[in-house]
Order: sequence, then structure tokens, then C-alpha cells
Amino acid sequence: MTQTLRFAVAGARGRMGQAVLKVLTERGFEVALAFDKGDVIDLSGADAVIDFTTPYASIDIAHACADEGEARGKPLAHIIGSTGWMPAEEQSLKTLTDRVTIVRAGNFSLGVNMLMGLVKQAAAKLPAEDWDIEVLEAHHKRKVDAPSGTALMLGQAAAIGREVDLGEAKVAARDGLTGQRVDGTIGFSVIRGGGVIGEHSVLFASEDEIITLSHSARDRTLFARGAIEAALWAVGKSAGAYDMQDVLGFNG
Ligand SMILES: NC(=O)C1=CN([C@@H]2O[C@H](COP(=O)(O)OP(=O)(O)OC[C@H]3O[C@@H](n4cnc5c(N)ncnc54)[C@H](OP(=O)(O)O)[C@@H]3O)[C@@H](O)[C@H]2O)C=CC1
Ligand SMILES: O=C(O)C1=N[C@H](C(=O)O)C[C@H](O)C1
Repeated sequence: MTQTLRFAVAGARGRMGQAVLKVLTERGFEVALAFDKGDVIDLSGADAVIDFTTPYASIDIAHACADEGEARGKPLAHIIGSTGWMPAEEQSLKTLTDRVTIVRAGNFSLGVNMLMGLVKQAAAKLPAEDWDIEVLEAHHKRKVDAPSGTALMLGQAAAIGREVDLGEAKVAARDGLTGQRVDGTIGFSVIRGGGVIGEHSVLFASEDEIITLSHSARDRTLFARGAIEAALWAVGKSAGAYDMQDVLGFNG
């Protein structure tokens, strides 16, 4: 059965673009446009854009969404899965959130978004002087950013639980004579190899015990399905900046 919402898919030849197209086709949605780098972005036939590309490309695509939304008199939904954002890029995207309904998440799976709540809760309850927090992630060898968007989301959840600033608490690399671990820091460790889809763990380590909260992704269509759910939620909503926690109703 063909469904009424019309989609544009950015990064269509990529690993995630292919997964999104597969799920859209299986579910009978119309794909109005599938595009890659260098293609003309004509969004006139689309209600929502699903975008797993790069931050640089996502900003460009958000501009195209803003222009199309203005021409139409209602905002387009732009679902952004791209990771590896620099602060200046986040600022650029922010300038468009009054013209586009943007849902951005480093991970669109239900499991990871659930895990964020558990991490926040554990971090709030376990005192920083006794419990060290380390975020571990493993991905395929073609991934270009580190730590992963998901690892940063989990680190941010831990920082919120502890009421600290992740920018100050974050230790993203260790090499050589590093000195002892500083209490209250949140460490990140990164593995890249083979075809690993996405493994994430958050360790809470005390002198005598370790708690591990983890998530394992088994298939990329998991993220595609979450992004499509986000699009269904976002179409018709006011322009603004949203995330997967909003889509799942976990924010309030
Ligand atoms: N949030 C989530 O749940 C998930 C996020 N991701 C993130 O999604 C992103 C993409 O991942 P993945 O699919 O594995 O990467 P790929 O490299 O396989 O795909 C990226 C695609 O984007 C295309 N692209 C690059 N620039 C542009 C542009 N300006 N306009 C349109 N298309 C463009 C690339 O084309 P070309 O090859 O021609 O450059 C390529 O087809 C990464 O940032 C990744 O971390 C991945 C999985 C889940
Ligand atoms: O690049 C990937 O593949 C993935 N990227 C996202 C991230 O950076 O966390 C999500 C998922 O883990 C797969």
C-alpha cells in the first residue's frame, strides 16, 4: 500500500541511505528524490528529508529545506543523522531552526535513547569520588568521526546526571605518560575495525565493582526505521530543533 508522506533521501548511495531506501520501499512510501553529493536538491515533491551524510552537507540541505518551506508557507521536516559536528557547524544549523522542523540525533534507535535515561540515572546516583565513568564504542573501519555521535550522547547523559559540563569533564584520548585518572572526568575509548555496525557501553567503575550499561546494533535498518518514525512525528510540527527523545516522548 502506498502511504501519503513523500520522502527525499540524502546520501542515497551511502550505507545509511541504502538502508533508508530499503525500509521506505518495503513500507510503501513514495521516494520523491534520492540524491548524493553534487546532485541538484529539488525538494518540491517532498514532505520530509532523511539525511545521513556529513554535518557540512546537512547544513546545505537544511538551507534547501528552509527555502522550500518558505515557498510553500509551511516548514519541511529535516531528519538529520549525520555525526561529527564541530561547534561552529552546530551554530550554523541553529540559525535555521526557526524555518525548518529539524530532528537531529546521533542515534535513532529506541535502545540507545532508552539507555541514555539509564545512564543519566546511574550517573546521578553514583558519587563521582567513588565511581569513574568511561564510554566505550566500536564501529566499522570506514567510519570517519570519533568518538561516535552515540558515545557523545551517552557522555552527555552522564554529564547531565552528574550536573557537570561534558566539555570540561571529557577525556577523549589517552597516550603516553598521562598521569592518574582525575576524579569526575568522563573518558571515551574508540575501536575501529571490520564491519562492526555499532557497539556502545558505559562503564561505572568503583574500586570493588563495575556496572556496564550497553547497546549493540545488529542491523542498520534499525537506525533507518527510527529516522522514518522521526519524520512521521515531525511532519506538520512547528519549525524548531528536536531530538529523538522528543519523538519518543522521553523529554517530559
Ligand atoms: N544517527 C544515527 O542513528 C546514525 C548516524 N550515522 C551517521 O550518518 C552519516 C552517514 O553514515 P554512512 O551512511 O555510514 O556513510 P556513507 O559514507 O556510507 O554515506 C554518506 C553519503 O552521503 C553522501 N554525501 C556527502 N556529501 C553530500 C552532499 N553534500 N549532499 C548529498 N549527499 C552527500 C555521500 O556521497 P559521496 O560518497 O559521493 O561523498 C554518501 O553517499 C555518518 O555521519 C554516520 O555517523 C550512521 C548510522 C546511524
Ligand atoms: O557511522 C556509523 O555507522 C554510525 N554512526 C552513529 C554514531 O556516530 O553514533 C550511530 C551508529 O552507531 C552507527
